[in-house]
Amino acid sequence: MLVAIINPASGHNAAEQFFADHVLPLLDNVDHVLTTNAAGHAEQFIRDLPDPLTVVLGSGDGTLHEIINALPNRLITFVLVPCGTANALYASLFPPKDDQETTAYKLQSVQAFINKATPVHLSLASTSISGSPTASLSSVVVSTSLHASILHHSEALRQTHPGLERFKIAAEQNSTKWYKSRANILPIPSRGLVEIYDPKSNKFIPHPDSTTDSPALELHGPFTYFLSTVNIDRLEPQFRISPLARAIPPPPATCDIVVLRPLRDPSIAQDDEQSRVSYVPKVWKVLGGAYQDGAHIQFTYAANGEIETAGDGPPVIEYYRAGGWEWVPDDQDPDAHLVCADGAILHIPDNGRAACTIDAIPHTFSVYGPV
Ligand SMILES: Nc1ncnc2c1ncn2[C@@H]1O[C@H](COP(=O)(O)OP(=O)(O)OP(=O)(O)O)[C@@H](O)[C@H]1O
Repeated sequence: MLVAIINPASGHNAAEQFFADHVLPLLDNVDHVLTTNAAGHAEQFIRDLPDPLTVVLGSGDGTLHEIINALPNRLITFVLVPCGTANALYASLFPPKDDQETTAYKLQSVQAFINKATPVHLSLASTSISGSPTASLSSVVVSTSLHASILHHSEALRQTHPGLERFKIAAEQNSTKWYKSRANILPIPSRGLVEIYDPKSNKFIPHPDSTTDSPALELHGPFTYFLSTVNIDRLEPQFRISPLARAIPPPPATCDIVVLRPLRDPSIAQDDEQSRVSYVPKVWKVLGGAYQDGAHIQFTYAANGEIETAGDGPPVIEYYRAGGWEWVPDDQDPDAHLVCADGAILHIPDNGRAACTIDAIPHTFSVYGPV
């Protein structure tokens, strides 16, 4: 069965018109067209339809997240039409060349479907929060720290700033925060080790502290940025935060994890107000590097703490390839208790933790990607 689902509230509220003008005329055998009227409507509609199901989805990543979480055992193939704010999955499958506003750019998954391309199986990250009976499934991103705070605070700006600028405003609001936590990085199942990106050789190598006897790595905070991705190398068309996810294809059941810990900066000795303020320009520089085609992963610290590109000093970003992670926030730091799963915000209770593993449940979701 073939259905179209349109979220009219996604992105700039233009999905309905785009479907009427450009998508539906290309599809002559759609069984149903649904324009959602609220969060939850898409999954309600799909619930009673028979599998296998093909869903032409006009939305952002959030509506996809909602369907996958509500109906995790279904056999569904998605045809994506990027109508949301960020469209991370679509932009990663079809990296734009400054043409993301064009109709042709937005119709590539539809064209792949029409051309009977083979759909791409999605990886799913499964995040459990202490005390919560069900795991949250993500097809794009699971994060804590600055990214989770940005998503948390940007939601309040959705009405006044429907575009990507709401993420920038929220980033500024949170720029001096450091997040107190401990993280465990879990090994890649098929290799039994955690890998780390080595900018000098441009390869992932086994992390020297991840051994057969003790493969998990323990990272101590404070953290500025802690973000893991599956299926994607960018969170927005130009924000290539985990560029190696596509440049160096990962083995199955892994995520890429991008970590920024300010105390690795040789010019910063301790966590205090002055250090946090002085580190802000470096946070912007790193995030700015993601906007320059993922240049941040080549950044290194000079001895005086200045950020260089491909210098001899230690990498600014720790870029891991792993089977998952655990996050154990400090009870004194409420901001460290936020987790973002594909834009949805989860709250870790006091004395709790978050645990994220990849493809922990068998599932049959796929998507029409590039031919
Ligand atoms: N008619 C509706 N009115 C309000 N919200 C809706 C409606 N239909 C669906 N939603 C909800 O809107 C939320 C946001 O949608 P979606 O993520 O698709 O767009 P976006 O946030 O603009 O894009 P992105 O996730 O790519 O940034 C989803 O959680 C979805 O449940």
